[in-house]
Amino acid sequence: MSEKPELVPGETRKLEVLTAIPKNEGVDSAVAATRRVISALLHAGDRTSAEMGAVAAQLNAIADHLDEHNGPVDDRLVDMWSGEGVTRHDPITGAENAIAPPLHLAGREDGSIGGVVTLGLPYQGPPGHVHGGVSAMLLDHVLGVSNAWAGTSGMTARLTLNYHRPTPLFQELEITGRQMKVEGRKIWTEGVISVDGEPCVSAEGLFINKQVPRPR
Ligand SMILES: CCCCCCCCCC(=O)SCCNC(=O)CCNC(=O)[C@H](O)C(C)(C)COP(=O)(O)OP(=O)(O)OC[C@H]1O[C@@H](n2cnc3c(N)ncnc32)[C@H](O)[C@@H]1OP(=O)(O)O
Repeated sequence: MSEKPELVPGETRKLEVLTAIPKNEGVDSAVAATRRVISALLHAGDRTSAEMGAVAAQLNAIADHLDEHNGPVDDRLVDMWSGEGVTRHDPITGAENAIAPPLHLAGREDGSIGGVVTLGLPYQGPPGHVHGGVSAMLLDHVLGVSNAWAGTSGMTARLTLNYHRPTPLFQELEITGRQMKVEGRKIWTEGVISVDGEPCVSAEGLFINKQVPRPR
């Protein structure tokens, strides 16, 4: 694929947000609080002076309360997929998903997309650095959204990753993606995770233009 244009992170004007804007209310606010809990528990470990039995009882009471009021999961799935455009529940950008960092993405007029995120202890692999599988997850999603931004989407068939240097926790990461080429049903897309302009992980994806039907 020698005709690929260069990815130039951060150079172009942001045009449109491609991820849900978190609200400071409702499930979004509870999810934001849950992210704090996940991070604080990892920080605590077993050497904490916090009363973990009490913490567990409170968290179980919250889960019991939610389960008691939740409807059937099939209805929730329909609800999740009822709108068009950005999703609110995915594990990378989802305002409604506590395991999402969350990453916020915006489309740019040069056809690329990008966003910044800082990852903490829940995403650790090597000491003080991001787990390689987490980087792969972020890039798979960014490549998928790049395709949506470019107008031809598909499912990941092949994802090739190059890990150039360890990706640090607690530092702002810039993640960019761009659709490179479409031939028939095949879509080639690239992306990179950078710190201070230096690439840490780069990805090349082959996507096939096919969609799983939305639940109705
Ligand atoms: C705004 C919201 C945006 C949200 C973004 C979210 C992005 C998330 C992206 C994902 O994570 S998707 C989930 C992970 N991917 C999957 O679960 C896909 C699982 N695999 C499949 O469903 C199918 O294998 C696939 C759709 C990829 C292809 O099956 P098809 O039956 O449609 O295609 P087919 O097997 O006929 O192959 C079509 C062409 O692609 C080629 N191909 C298929 N898989 C390939 C592969 N793995 N490697 C190389 N080439 C491949 C295949 O050789 C063939 O080439 P030719 O036309 O030249 O003969």
